[in-house]
Amino acid sequence: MASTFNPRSLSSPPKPSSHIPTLQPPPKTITLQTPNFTISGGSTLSGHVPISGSKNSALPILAATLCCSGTSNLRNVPDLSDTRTMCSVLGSLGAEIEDLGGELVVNTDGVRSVEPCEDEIGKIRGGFLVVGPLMARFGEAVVGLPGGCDIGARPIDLYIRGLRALGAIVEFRDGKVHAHAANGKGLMGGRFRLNYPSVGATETLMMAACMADGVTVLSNVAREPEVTDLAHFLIASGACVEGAGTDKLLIKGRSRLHGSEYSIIPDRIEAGTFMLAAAITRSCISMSPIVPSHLSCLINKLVNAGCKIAQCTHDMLEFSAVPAKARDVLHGFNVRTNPFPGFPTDLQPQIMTLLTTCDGLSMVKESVFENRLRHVTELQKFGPRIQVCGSTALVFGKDRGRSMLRGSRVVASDLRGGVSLVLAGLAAEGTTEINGIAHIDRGYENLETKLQRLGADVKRLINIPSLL
Ligand SMILES: CC(=O)N[C@H]1[C@@H](OP(=O)(O)OP(=O)(O)OC[C@H]2O[C@@H](n3ccc(=O)[nH]c3=O)[C@H](O)[C@@H]2O)O[C@H](CO)[C@@H](O)[C@@H]1O
Ligand SMILES: C=C(OP(=O)(O)O)C(=O)O
Repeated sequence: MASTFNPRSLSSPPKPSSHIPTLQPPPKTITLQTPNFTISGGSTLSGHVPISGSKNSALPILAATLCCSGTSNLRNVPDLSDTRTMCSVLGSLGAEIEDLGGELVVNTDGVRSVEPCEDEIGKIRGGFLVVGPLMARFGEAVVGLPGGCDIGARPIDLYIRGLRALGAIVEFRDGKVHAHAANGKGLMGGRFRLNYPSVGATETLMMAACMADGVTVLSNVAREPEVTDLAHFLIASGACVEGAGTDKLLIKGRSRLHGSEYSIIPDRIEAGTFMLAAAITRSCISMSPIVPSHLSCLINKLVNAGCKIAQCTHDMLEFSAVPAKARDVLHGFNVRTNPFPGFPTDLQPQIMTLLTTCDGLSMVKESVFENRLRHVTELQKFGPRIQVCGSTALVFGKDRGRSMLRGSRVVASDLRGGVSLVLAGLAAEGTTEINGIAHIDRGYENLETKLQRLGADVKRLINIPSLL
């Protein structure tokens, strides 16, 4: 985000002119610019990679600024298409956002609308989170259905049942969720047990409860570091939230929160992706800032497979997959995704790519989302044998040697599935072309630049199809 922008302008595209132009013959060609990544595989990586702020923290924290009067200064906000879209969502409500380069100054004092731009909400999953703070502040919200990665049905039943438990009447009309406080004033504290620790539902209800009248107890909540980060932001803004990081939250409502200065946590999924990039290229890289405990599950798997943590401090990690002897291999292993502190579903496609280069048979079970193995079809184009049965994939690794992947032309169909193809391209022999990289831009800041600085041969190219 290089320059100052007013997200209001992003949310209000210029209206088409009413002037009727003189009829012209239709243009013969329409050019579409579709960027792709072109990767020459086989480079070993080395050096240091800076880790950006967490997308999945930044989105709810941006939403939470709707509860705060005055300005919220947010540092370490990653410059991603998802965070820009979220700014646009807030802008469509009347928020003012200034970009100081890595720091966003958000002021929501001028917000009067309770109905964010539907198109923007539909682009990302995190947009729907505004239903919580809007209900908290205005006792009313009209919000379109969320978008995000196409990895399952992704219902919002827990958000709605939770809001009802806090005294909201919620209906679905005209493709939107219409919610208002039943007492005509505001939400009331209440008790709600989630039947699954949904990250988004926990965040939404935590924000809603922060300004409800009385005490709220939410149980079986998500314990992801991003949920804890949101709680810490809310507390810094004057909220009373107890139990962050456990499966039970106790929230005492306040009449209004205030502005604060806050720094978003490092993106554990980006850090994990770079660790896997080093593993698949059998390289050694360091990264910071990171919170090693956020990545324990991945680190344990990789160390058991034969990788090493060369150095680790509270916010830096040096990771090595360089074989000590030429015949050293990484051993295959099984992975089952689970809510935190389990193995993160957002690293499942990437670790599957690594497993195609490990020794022996591995099993990957996706248990968080019901349709998160769509990347397998594209991954298979690199040559490995992967067998899918329901939500489980059997990955037949190789016997010995470095890589059996061959460069390919593939299409990303979601964010992490897309980046898993980048990892395959890094390890593959020959050239790989990855289309659909807008999905990857949703969640990785300057991915190709970071990889280039580590020594990878990755280019972002703009294709211009000539005729349509
Ligand atoms: C913007 C953001 O932070 N996205 C993350 C968030 O997504 P998101 O918040 O959408 O993920 P959830 O934790 O809500 O979803 C987990 C599971 O719960 C189910 N569910 C969820 C809500 C609901 O009302 N009913 C219901 O059944 C979902 O269908 C899914 O099977 O957490 C996911 C799980 O760690 C991550 O993969 C996403 O990267
Ligand atoms: C699934 C993801 O994102 P979202 O929930 O925004 O679709 C992700 O970050 O991997």
